[in-house]
Amino acid sequence: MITIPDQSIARPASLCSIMAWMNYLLYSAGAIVAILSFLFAQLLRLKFTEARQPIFEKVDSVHPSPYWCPPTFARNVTKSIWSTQRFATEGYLKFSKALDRPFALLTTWVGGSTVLVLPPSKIPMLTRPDKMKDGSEWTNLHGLIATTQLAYVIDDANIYENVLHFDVVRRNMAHRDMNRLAPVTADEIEQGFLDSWGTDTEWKTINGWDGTGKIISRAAQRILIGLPLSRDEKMLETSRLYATSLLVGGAIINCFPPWMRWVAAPVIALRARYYQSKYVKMLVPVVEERIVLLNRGQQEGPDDFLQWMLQMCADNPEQLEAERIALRVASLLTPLIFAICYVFSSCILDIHSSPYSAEILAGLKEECTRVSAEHGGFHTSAAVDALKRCDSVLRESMRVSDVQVTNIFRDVTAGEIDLGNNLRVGPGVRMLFPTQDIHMDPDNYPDPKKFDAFRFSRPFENADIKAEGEQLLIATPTPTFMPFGYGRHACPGRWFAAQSMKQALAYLVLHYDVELVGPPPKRWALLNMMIPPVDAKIKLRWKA
Ligand code: HEM
Repeated sequence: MITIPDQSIARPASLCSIMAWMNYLLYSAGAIVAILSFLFAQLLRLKFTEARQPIFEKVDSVHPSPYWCPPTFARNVTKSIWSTQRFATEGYLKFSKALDRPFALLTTWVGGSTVLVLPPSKIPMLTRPDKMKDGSEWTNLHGLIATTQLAYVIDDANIYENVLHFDVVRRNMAHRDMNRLAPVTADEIEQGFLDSWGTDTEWKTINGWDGTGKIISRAAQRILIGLPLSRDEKMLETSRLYATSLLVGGAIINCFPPWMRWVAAPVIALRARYYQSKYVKMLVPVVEERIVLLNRGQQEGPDDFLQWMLQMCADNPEQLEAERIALRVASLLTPLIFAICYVFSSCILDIHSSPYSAEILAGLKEECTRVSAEHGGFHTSAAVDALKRCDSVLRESMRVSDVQVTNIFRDVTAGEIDLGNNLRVGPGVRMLFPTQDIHMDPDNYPDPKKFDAFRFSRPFENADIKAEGEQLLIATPTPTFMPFGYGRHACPGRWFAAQSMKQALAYLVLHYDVELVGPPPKRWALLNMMIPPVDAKIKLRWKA
């Protein structure tokens, strides 16, 4: 059969495609003109209207001020998205170390596009009260909220501005509480490994990031909301996805300067909002049940965060509301799930990426076997405290695999903070510390880039070089070790994080052979956040 081409259709089709191309070109040109005019307007705004904090005219800066050259300033603010780590190191070497002076660091994170980086000599200021008699006041809350941009995810501002749940952590998860929580997390960790990693003596390959994170997040979730919901697979998965989407979403939102966020942030936050509402929906019935019991006068209940929270709000009807309580629990998922997962997974990858992994594992195995025999497992805080090499490995991993480039944020909210040398900082300025550079400074740690697993425990084991004093443990912040912050607001969850990570590491070392699949994973910085190697693979098998 002969097919005759349908000319009547072909001709308009080519005309259509030309028209479509013209439309496309027109729209693209329109979009480019709109973006360029928008950028130009912003440059003018930077030059003429944006109020610049007076302190930034007095301090050194890694880059020139907007008054010198607005386009260069705008370019460097944009570059901060992928170069914050490099800029922070440059400023640390030039100003913090060489001159012991604060410096201005450009960033898309805050209004005015600049934060003030304090030198290590100002670390003792972190022990001062938030409110001083001279009327000066600062807070760490604004920086914590802005890291995850909670305001775009949680509509009820009371949750993140009135942080009652921080007090609950302080009251119930202090060092003295660890012995009470140790048996619960030890059991949960064992059950988590058996359910998730299994007892197969054949090698199997898993995603190293998720696989290790799952175990530790299950233990954390158990302390947060208790059984049986803490073991619900859907609940566990939702909480991990929520914590991750909140943190990653926050990191992306922070790459947009504040004046652009009203367009971008609500869209980026949708993912975290979705998982948050799923999590809250699953939790609310349990909270309601417990509120009923509480209202009937039953004060006692499961020993978990949810119950501690309810007891604290018992006499406060405004706070004793199921959805509000569930949201408070959800807002703790980032430190509880994401931060512990981040640190524990990084530690496993650091051990197995090290050229000395065999020696590290042999050292850990010797210690875990000995301590387990002495204490009958790791169900007491005495047993966990005896794991000095495990402690050292985790502390060293936190040092080399920092979660953020800079940390310990303090925003001035009233009066002026005196930094000495005639430098006074007024409201609206965010100050922070170059923590990653402090952790990688050769004056603080010899051979700082090396992951030296027993760096902190070795001096106390070797009879020839027996050091004075005591080994520095994960939960002990010092001016050269600040992944948990330092001073008055140092993380109140650090004893729990340290204890559960040590229990999990000990179980893993004693029961599984693990190997890294592929080359050692790399991490990179997105603005202030170190993006972890979420695709890293490991293979594992139950020890025969
Ligand atoms: C390895 C895991 C963790 C890391 C790396 C971490 C890190 C931090 C850091 C850097 C701060 C800010 C300190 C400051 O501003 O001076 C902080 C504060 C805080 N963390 Fe953690 N954290 C972890 C685990 C936890 C856990 C498990 C909890 C709760 C159960 C928790 C609850 C808190 C709270 C409530 C604050 C606010 C303290 C305050 O404002 O006074 N964190 N954490």
